[in-house]
Amino acid sequence: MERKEDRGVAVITDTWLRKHRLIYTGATRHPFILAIRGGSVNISSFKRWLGQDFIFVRAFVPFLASVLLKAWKESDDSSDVDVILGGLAALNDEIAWFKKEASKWGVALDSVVPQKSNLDYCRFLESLMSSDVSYTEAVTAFWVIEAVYQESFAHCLEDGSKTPEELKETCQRWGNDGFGQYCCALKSIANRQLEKASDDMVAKAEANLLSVLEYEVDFWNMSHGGAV
Ligand SMILES: Cc1ncc(CNC=O)c(N)n1
Repeated sequence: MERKEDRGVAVITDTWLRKHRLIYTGATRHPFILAIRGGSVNISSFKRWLGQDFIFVRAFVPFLASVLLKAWKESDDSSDVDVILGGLAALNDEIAWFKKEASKWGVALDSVVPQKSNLDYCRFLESLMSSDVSYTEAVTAFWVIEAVYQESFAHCLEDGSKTPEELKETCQRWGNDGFGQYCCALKSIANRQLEKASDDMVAKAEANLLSVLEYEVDFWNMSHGGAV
């Protein structure tokens, strides 16, 4: 299919990514990711990230369920529900994977204390679950959240990366082609919704994109340890 950009029509999400390139790069090329890619990552940083991300992913389940509900109520295209349901199914596997990975690294998930950046991010997710928040806003935020992980971990698998063997499975989880296609599907949904949205809603969705990028940077920052 001919892409909108080929016809000279700007795609909203691409315009945003160009406009907010610096912060987007800050989220997708964070020092933690660059350390994984360069093979110099500190394993205690990795374990800290693993424990915190498990907490985040658990909070992501009800968020996804709320996006699913909004899609069912508000979307004109029934295939949106299928895409989001696929995401929920993957999340179920992901939770099992976190438990397995944590036991491999000796991380006791039950005793991980959520740090402030994590709690703040989870609270933001919760605010998007409100029925006052439109499907357009929620699905746009959802796409950004997934895209950051996809771009970050795919970078660790590119030619020339020195990712340690024992971390490759983690990178594959979000960096694989299937996850990339899923992110593209979410992006198309977001664009389709944004094109027919009011200016006010588009402005809110853009503000959410920036919030997600800031939360993601803060999330990666937790891997350094230090302040809780
Ligand atoms: C902080 C954060 N952002 C995005 C993702 C990716 N989505 C689901 O796994 C994640 N696991 N954690």
